[in-house]
Amino acid sequence: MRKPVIAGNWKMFKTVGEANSFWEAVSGATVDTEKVEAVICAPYLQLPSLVQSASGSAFHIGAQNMHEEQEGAFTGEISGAMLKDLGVTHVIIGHSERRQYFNETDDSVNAKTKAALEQGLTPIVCVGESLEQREAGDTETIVSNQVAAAFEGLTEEQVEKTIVAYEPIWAIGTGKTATADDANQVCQAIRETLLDLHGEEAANATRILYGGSVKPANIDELLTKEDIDGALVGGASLEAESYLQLVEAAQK
Ligand SMILES: O=C[C@H](O)COP(=O)(O)O
Repeated sequence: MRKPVIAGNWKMFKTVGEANSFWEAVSGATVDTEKVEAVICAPYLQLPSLVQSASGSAFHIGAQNMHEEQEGAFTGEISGAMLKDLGVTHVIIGHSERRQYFNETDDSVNAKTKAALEQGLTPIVCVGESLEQREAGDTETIVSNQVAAAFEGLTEEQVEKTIVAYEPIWAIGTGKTATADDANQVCQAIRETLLDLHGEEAANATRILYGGSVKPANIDELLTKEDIDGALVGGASLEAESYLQLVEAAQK
């Protein structure tokens, strides 16, 4: 039985004050940690206060990126070791916005995934196709290749600890959601790739999330699908009320 994950990705939104207000609004919520893993991935600057506030609560605090080296002369970067030291538990790796605007490649995604796991962080590895690739009928090939590259060299145990987020690029922030059946079909293809490359146990244990315009109105249907184990949520995670509705839906 895979525990569903609702991971909010705040992207480059919210000041420290706004993050603290969000926390005040969610902190009293009843979250059954047996039934759902609730994560908030915030900008780096907001992490110290969020980690401190969320300590001992049902919420996990995640980052949105990290460098693959533990330390070094990499101006402006933050390492997995630094995140771990702070008390961060999750980290998004290879979001399509980072692949598109910051030149992240399958190789860097693989290196960062390994580095995150070595630090004991839970990587949320993002994969997904562009509209052009979808229209060309290449979705499953593109996504399976991204998954194979990201997971290259991982042990079975490391695969199980890693979360995959399938996010079709054309559905991110656009209001266009993949149908639940289409999303499930790609998530199923991801699980088959994991099965081929890392074995049945790892494939069955790995959580695969859908992301792309997820909101309270569509989460229920997505969660009924066999291979969708939760959601990576951008816009709808910025408001405490809608974020909590998503968490609530996953713990039903
Ligand atoms: O990481 C989250 C995704 O990019 C989805 O963003 P969205 O929910 O605003 O479409």
